[in-house]
Amino acid sequence: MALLEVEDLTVEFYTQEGVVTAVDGLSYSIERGEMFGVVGESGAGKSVTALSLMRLIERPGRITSGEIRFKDQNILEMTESGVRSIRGSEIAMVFQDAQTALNPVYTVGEQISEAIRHHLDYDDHAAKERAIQLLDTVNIPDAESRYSDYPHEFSGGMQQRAVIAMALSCDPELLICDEPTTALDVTIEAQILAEIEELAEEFDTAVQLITHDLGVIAEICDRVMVMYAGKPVEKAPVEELYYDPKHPYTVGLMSSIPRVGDNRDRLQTIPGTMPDLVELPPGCSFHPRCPFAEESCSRTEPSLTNVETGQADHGDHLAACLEYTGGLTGELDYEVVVEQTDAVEKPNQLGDDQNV
Ligand SMILES: Nc1ncnc2c1ncn2[C@@H]1O[C@H](COP(=O)(O)OP(=O)(O)OP(=O)(O)O)[C@@H](O)[C@H]1O
Repeated sequence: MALLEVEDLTVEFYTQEGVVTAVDGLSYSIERGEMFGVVGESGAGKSVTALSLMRLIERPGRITSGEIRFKDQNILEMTESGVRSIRGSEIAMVFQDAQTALNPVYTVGEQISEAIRHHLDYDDHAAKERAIQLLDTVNIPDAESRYSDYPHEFSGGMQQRAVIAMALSCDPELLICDEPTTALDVTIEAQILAEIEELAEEFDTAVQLITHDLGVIAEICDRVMVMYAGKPVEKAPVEELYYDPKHPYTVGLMSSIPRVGDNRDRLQTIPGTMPDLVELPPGCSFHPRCPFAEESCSRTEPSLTNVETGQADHGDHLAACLEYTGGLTGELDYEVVVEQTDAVEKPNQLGDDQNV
């Protein structure tokens, strides 16, 4: 049994423009201790998925179907108090903006102690000891004296570290990180990602890491799910996805990763924008932006398929493209070049002729 099993999750927002289907029949699972990445452009439904796990979707939104089983219990059928006891203790969340997660009028240390007292049966002294220990674990220098600092006395990177310490304070089994490093500069970003990875291993915590940057996923994740317009379009072990992406959208995302040691300007975005979620294009939602699209792509909606066997939704590497069910007459004609650099082996880019 996986730690988390999401099955056929659909989340809708009832707006003046119509019903926005932010998440559409989504299924995935996360094993205990696994680092699971969720990637996609803005509006793909990544945050709505994460909020659903904590049952934090607010009006005008509603979870309209599906099951979310955490340790075999369906979160969507629990009482509010049942969910509250899971939130922050068994499932914790770190958001992009550390400032909004920290209350400016309390010291950083008090806030972590409070979280510990709230979820665990610790007295004041023991909670303070554990908070200092956690600040030290996330590499806040001189943790004992920094315990009494207010959030504004911390740098952005230290604030995010403190938020991670708070999230880990109750030893959660699942940590959801929603764009945890987007607001930080690249050096700090690398440090924080390495810390999340180290801590997750030390505490044996599973992580759902949400980002729009495939490079971030490649750093620390085991498996990855690529989302587009509320649906998964590719799922794969991270190395396979990185070296051998199978969905044209993933290939497009890859070409927007800046490469280490590469001074040519390769930062491109995928032409076009995410479709209107009130009225999705017929067939494959990505077809209007796909350089390989054929007439059939506007008629048939592809489902997740094993890229090797063509079997429906079965196996490690799945992609939702008609290519894998024999529905295309042409080929997906792109190339991913793997280039050796001094530091790490990183795949390079699409063939220059394909501007996906
Ligand atoms: N409160 C809301 N009211 C109406 N629609 C909403 C609301 N919240 C989300 N949505 C819809 O759900 C879609 C998916 O949002 P979500 O925040 O999950 O995207 P995301 O992939 O996390 O993007 P980002 O990287 O920008 O956070 C949005 O494009 C929007 O159409």
